[in-house]
Amino acid sequence: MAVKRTPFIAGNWKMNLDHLQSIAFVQKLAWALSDAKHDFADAEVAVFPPFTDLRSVQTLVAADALPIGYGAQDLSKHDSGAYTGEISGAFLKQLDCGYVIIGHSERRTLHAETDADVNAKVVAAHRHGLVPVLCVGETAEDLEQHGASAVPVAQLRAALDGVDVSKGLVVAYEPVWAIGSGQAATPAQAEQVAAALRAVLAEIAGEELASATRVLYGGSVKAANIASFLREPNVDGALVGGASLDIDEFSSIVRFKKHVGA
Ligand SMILES: O=C(CO)COP(=O)(O)O
Repeated sequence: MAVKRTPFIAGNWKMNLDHLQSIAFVQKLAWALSDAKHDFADAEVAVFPPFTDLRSVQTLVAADALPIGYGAQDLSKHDSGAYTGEISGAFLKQLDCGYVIIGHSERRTLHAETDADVNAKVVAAHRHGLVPVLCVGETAEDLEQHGASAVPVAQLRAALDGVDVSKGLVVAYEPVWAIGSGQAATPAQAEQVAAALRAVLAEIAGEELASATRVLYGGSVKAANIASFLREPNVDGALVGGASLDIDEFSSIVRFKKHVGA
């Protein structure tokens, strides 16, 4: 199990920052990263802006060869056709997106996405060469009734039904009760669920792919707590919501190495 996984710090902007604001933000982030070359050298950083920002972000990242990845917050399970308001994975690939968030709890609850929808979206992402950032997580009620791991593990199994994990996957464990609440899971809780998710990955895809797949923690991550999560052996990074909109806070999260052992 001594596989080295590149830490991944991902900013989910949700429905914030328009395309002009996205340009300013990514420019500032690039400056902050170049300032901190040593610290962040072995981490990967990506932002997940609204769809309408992606072309601007692409242009900026490509023009200056910025070391910043990006992706969308959702995609359609269909490739094209009469699906008003939907966005095809083909369009995202055209914009050089590397990743796409799938199954975020806000999509599952506010847009009634089922495990079957999430599974179809993972397959669609792979069809277009995008790496899914697959979100799983339990509600406060689930936690009380079934413990922390049961629901995320069931969601992972359902999402990966028939999926070829070798086509790329990042898993994000986001307890619903920790999202936007200011009450993050403890590092030990995150580690426990991340380890359970990795064990399921091993069962589904084999030890080698499981130990190469990054499992992130998300839910009230801030500069002040990022290092404590990243010290855990099975937590390989973070999916950051609110704190990814504040350039100082997000830059500080990305420079997490500074905090390790500090
Ligand atoms: O939902 C999240 C990221 O996808 C987490 O949001 P917060 O970091 O605002 O809790």
